[in-house]
Amino acid sequence: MSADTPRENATTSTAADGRELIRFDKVTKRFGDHVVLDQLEFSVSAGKHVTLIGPSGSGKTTILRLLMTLLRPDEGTITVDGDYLTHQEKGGRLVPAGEKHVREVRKKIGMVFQQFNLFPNMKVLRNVTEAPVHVLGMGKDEAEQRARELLEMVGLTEHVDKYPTQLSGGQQQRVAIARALAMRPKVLLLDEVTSALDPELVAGVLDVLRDIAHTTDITMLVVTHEMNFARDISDDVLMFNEGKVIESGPPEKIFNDPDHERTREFLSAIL
Ligand SMILES: Nc1ncnc2c1ncn2[C@@H]1O[C@H](COP(=O)(O)OP(=O)(O)OP(=O)(O)O)[C@@H](O)[C@H]1O
Repeated sequence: MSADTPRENATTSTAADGRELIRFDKVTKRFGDHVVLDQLEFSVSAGKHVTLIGPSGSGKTTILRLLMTLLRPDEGTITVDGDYLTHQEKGGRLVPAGEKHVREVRKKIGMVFQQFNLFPNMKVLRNVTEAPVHVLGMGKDEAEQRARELLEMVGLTEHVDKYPTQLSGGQQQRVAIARALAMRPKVLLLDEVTSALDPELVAGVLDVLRDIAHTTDITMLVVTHEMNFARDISDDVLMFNEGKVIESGPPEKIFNDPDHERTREFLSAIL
């Protein structure tokens, strides 16, 4: 497969598999003269788990940051669950999205970062209820009940009344996972969520995420260096190189029998 992968090949599933939850349409992102994403095209269907792999600097985190609207593309459009994230329609024309529009579409997306980013002055339970109450306007009782369910799911029932600093890194990251899910996002973005953890804490966090992947219908877009985890949870793996998807397919194909020389080189360097 050439570096100019045609659109069909970079699309993780066809429309017939379900509605598209994420679409990047000819997205270009530059930092100065450096073109990080180059007319990037890909989509993710509802309920699918898609992992982005590729060499350092190939633009994987940039994709997640664009979805979180921490960055804006220089060209192209991004759609989330049928709504433009980057633009809005006004008078039959597409114009750059205003803040209010972005905030609404962003509610469909939850993200877990490498650093846990918890509120240090709030106990665990409040970390999880804060956004549902203040951003979604959920009642306090309902938010607490949901938070307790989620904290049980991530194995932290006994820690709901502690402050983040009283928890291990792995436990803090599990709070961050519960907090992201509390907003009932359609899409969960995971950006190297175990990279900042001590090695003995990695497995516990990955087990929780495996469980979520296998027992919920949430759509996931994942950047990870944990290739066994990627193999376990992914419906599709997208291999990035120089700002483009050069190869995509189910994990058994990408990891066992990649078509592209660059994919083989990358995998042999890390596996
Ligand atoms: N805010 C920024 N300003 C300038 N350059 C940036 C900025 N953010 C990212 N870059 C550059 O964009 C390129 C892509 O970065 P990105 O973090 O998306 O890569 P990545 O594939 O996630 O890499 P890694 O696997 O190392 O995390 C890199 O060369 C990086 O230095």
